[in-house]
Amino acid sequence: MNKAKIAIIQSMDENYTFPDYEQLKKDIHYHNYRYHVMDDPVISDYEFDQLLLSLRAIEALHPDWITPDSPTQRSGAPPAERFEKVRHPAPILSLANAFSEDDIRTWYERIAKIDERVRQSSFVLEPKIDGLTVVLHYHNGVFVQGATRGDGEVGEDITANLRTILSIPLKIPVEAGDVEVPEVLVVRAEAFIMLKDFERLNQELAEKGEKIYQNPRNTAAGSLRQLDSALVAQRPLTILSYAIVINNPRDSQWETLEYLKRLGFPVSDYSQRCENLEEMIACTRGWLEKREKIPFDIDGVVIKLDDLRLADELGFVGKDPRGSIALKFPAQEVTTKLNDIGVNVGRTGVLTPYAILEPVEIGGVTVKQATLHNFDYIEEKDIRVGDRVLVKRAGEVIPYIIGPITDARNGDEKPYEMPKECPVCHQPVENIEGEVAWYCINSSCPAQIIRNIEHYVSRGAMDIVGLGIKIVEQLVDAGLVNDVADLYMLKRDALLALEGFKDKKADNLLEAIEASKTQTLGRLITALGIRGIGEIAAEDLGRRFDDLDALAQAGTSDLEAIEGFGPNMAKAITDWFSIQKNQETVRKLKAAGVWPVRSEAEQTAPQTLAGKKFVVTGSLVDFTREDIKVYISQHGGKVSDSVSKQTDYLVVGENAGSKLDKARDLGVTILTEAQLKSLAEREE
Ligand SMILES: NC(=O)c1ccc[n+]([C@@H]2O[C@H](COP(=O)([O-])OP(=O)(O)OC[C@H]3O[C@@H](n4cnc5c(N)ncnc54)[C@H](O)[C@@H]3O)[C@@H](O)[C@H]2O)c1
Ligand SMILES: [Zn+2]
Repeated sequence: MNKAKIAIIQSMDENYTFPDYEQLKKDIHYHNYRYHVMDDPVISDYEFDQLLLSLRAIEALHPDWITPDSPTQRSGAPPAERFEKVRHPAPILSLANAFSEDDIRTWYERIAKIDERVRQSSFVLEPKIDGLTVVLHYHNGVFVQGATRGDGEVGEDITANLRTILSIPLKIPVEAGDVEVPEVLVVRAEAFIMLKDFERLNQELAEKGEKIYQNPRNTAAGSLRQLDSALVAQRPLTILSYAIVINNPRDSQWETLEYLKRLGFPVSDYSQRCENLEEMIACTRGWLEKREKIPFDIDGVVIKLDDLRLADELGFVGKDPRGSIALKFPAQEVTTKLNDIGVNVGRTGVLTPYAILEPVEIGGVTVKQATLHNFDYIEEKDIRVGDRVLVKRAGEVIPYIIGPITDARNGDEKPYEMPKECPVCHQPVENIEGEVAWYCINSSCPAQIIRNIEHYVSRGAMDIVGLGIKIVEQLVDAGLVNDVADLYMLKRDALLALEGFKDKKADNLLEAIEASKTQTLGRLITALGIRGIGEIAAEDLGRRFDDLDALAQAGTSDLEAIEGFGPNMAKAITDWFSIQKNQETVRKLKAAGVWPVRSEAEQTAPQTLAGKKFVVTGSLVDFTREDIKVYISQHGGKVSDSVSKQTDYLVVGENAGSKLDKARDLGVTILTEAQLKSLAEREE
């Protein structure tokens, strides 16, 4: 590609204001060729439409400049040499574009001024299927020839290829009841590939190690213009029909659709008829949402006058009929420059690459980053830093890179090398056998903060209600929280600056965080997430040490002296407190007032259950699961998860299951909650 073309492409993000008219025409011809003849566009449709708009703007100012070869005067591109040519029986027109409701109203007023009957006509809305026009000829009900649109006058004969498409009727049942079929019938339809079929096709190709396709539209166009129809037959192409080019026995678009359906042509179920302008505009509003549910790509909705005679009389401008217009959806795909590739470290330590982009607007949103899936993807697609890339943002999906535009390369692009170390903590990364993912396995890696916080706020730990994983991620991503202690430093204003935070949500969260300061020492120890120290062990520790400082000072021998604490647990605790980052967290917790001490109750509760082993089962009424464990340990008892010969008591709530059966079998004493209380609180 020449420099000028690269310049055009690159200038897209900047202020593309006044291009040279001749150059612009050349560029548009070039992109038409790439799109219509090569089925391999190098810019997005949105950008192409912008170029065309600029051209039209210039031509509106200088109508005398317009030559018959201007892209505004022709549709598509001339047919390729390799196919026979087919002259269409009537021009196969394109569609003018509207991008807003205002554009629709302007169009309406313009044609109503030409012919007042427009104000009486109803409208038909149809999905603007993102495929390619095919023109199907029938003689006496038999399919005899099929063509592409080409330049609108002459198309390419692709009959053999079209015969492989199962949804194209090869013979129309002429004798079908009361439906009359003209001797010569020419039907216009859109050929395309369903999204599911497209995904399946790409998956199959990927499994065979073959190149995958960019999008359904180019795949459909490329397939149909293959010379080998046996190959075409393997592509999941289908059609939907929407017009009769000549000899239409119906004079309403709505009835034409019905008629086509009667003849056995596939017709979209999504089309609608609207009585007047206001109703029609109201209907178009629903289409953006509808788009998400339609099983094929659409790039807009086509608005057609229902009165076809009137539409005919209105004629056309350039290649666009006056009687219909396409309301285009906001672009979902644009190209921009890939400035760099960054790497995220996920909760599990998994590394994921992402694209750092020259900011670009897609569908009203400025996109600066996009996902690159994984490192294999970058290699597979040969994505290089500095490349011009095609970015897609559709619905709620995270924007992603479709691929590089290799033709836009100038040699400055750099192949990407995967990092050897974690970008966050700089420890070497590791690949787990049999997985595509690469991991940072350093457990104190800041990226794993998220995981720690998730544990800290969980129900059995500090029980901070309303602090779900999404919010934790948000807080960490925003840099507001680097360890659990930072939760207590959160400011209202900072929360309100986050997406999705309103006054109430921020206040509730701050309140829940504040409330957690009253949790017991045992819970705080649980919340620290020391390896191997679960709720029960933590409660034990909470009863034996005055506060976290006292626990931090304990040596392994002190800890091993506690009943039920082995050397591993003791070491896990001393290890945890020896890490500087953890010491810092403890200091910060203390400063923030998150400093439970061994409570009076914990110290003075009579050790009435000392030495006894408990298991709890069923749904409790007086206690929560966490509380009952604390209660039992405060009174000196031990709680474990499963019933064994060592178990002294089984405390049962409602709907107790297998544990109760097992306890009975083993002769374990069974207690209700009330019985547990009287056992614990009895006078010695
Ligand atoms: N990216 C590029 O380089 C590049 C180059 C050229 C064209 N393009 C894109 O290709 C498209 C080609 O422009 P165009 O002149 O074919 O116009 P168009 O695609 O904007 O609109 C006309 C086409 O819509 C299709 N269509 C789908 N459903 C229809 C329906 N229900 N009723 C009527 N028509 C329906 C028909 O095939 C018709 O030819 C544009 O979207 C343009 O952005 C892109
Ligand atoms: Zn790391």
